[in-house]
Amino acid sequence: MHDMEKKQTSVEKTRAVIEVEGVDFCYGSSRALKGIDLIVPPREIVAFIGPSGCGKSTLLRCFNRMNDLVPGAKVTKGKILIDGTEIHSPDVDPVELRRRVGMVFQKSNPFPRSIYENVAYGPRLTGVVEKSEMDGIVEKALRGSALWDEVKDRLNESAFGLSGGQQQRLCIARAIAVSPEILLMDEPCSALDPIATAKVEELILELRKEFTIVIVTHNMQQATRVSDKTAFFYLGELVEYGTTSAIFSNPKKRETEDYISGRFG
Ligand SMILES: Nc1ncnc2c1ncn2[C@@H]1O[C@H](COP(=O)(O)OP(=O)(O)OP(=O)(O)O)[C@@H](O)[C@H]1O
Repeated sequence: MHDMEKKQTSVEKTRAVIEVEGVDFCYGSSRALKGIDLIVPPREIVAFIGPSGCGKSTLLRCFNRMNDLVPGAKVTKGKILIDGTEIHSPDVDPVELRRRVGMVFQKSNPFPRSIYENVAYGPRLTGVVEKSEMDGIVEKALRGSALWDEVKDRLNESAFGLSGGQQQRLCIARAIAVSPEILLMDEPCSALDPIATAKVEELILELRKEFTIVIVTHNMQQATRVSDKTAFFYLGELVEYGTTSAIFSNPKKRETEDYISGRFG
C-alpha cells in the first residue's frame, strides 16, 4: 500500500460516524439523558450497557429520530451529528435518515407477508421496481444476514413460518436491504435461545465489515464477545466509555466495576 493510501485509510478510520455532544433528552419534564458526549467511529461495534431505565434505548432511538414519534419527547440540549450533519437540522428528512440508520428491535417483527416481500419492502419504497434488480437485492440481503441457504427454496412462504432466530435474521436482512450506513440493535438476542443467539452474534461480527453498529445489551458476555467499545450508562449519564477490553478488565469508575461484576442492576 502506498503512503498516500495508508494515510487516507487512517483518516477514514478516525472520522466519527456518530458524534453526540452534550446531549440532554427529556420525555416531557422528565430528563432521561444528561450531558451525553460520545463518539462512534466507523465500522466499529459499540455496546450500550447499564441497568434498566438508565437511558440506553433512548439514546439509541435518538440516532434515527425514532423518538420524534413519542409526544413531548425531545433533545433539549446539545447536538447529534451523523457524518458531520446535525440530524435535527431542517434539511434532514427523518425518513431518509431512517434509511441510512437502520434498526433491529428486541423482538423480531416481520410483516405478515412472504420472506421475499419482507426484504423487498424497503427497496420498493426507495423506488426499486425491476424484478431482476429486486431479486438481486433480496438475495444479497439474505446472504448478508446468513439466512439465504436456509430460505432460498421457500422465499414465497410466510415469514411467520421461520423460527425466532431466523425471523430475527430476516429483520436484519430487511434492515440491510436498503443499504444503511449504521445499524442500531436494541437487545436483538434477548428473545432468542443460546444457539440462535450465537448465530446472530456471528452475523453481527460479519456485518461489522460493512456497517457501523450500536447495540444495546443486558448480556455482559455478549458485549465482550461482539463489541469494540462499550459505554456504561447509569441514571441517564454516560459514566464510562472505552474499549471493551478496558471497560471489562480495568474499569476506572466504581459504578462500572459494580455493574459489570453483577453487584447491581
Ligand atoms: N415513551 C416514554 N415516555 C416516557 N418516559 C419514557 C419513555 N421511554 C422511556 N422513558 C423513561 O426514560 C428513562 C430511560 O428509559 P430507556 O428505555 O431509555 O432505558 P433503558 O436503559 O433502555 O432501559 P431497559 O434496559 O429497561 O430497556 C426511564 O426512566 C424510562 O421510564
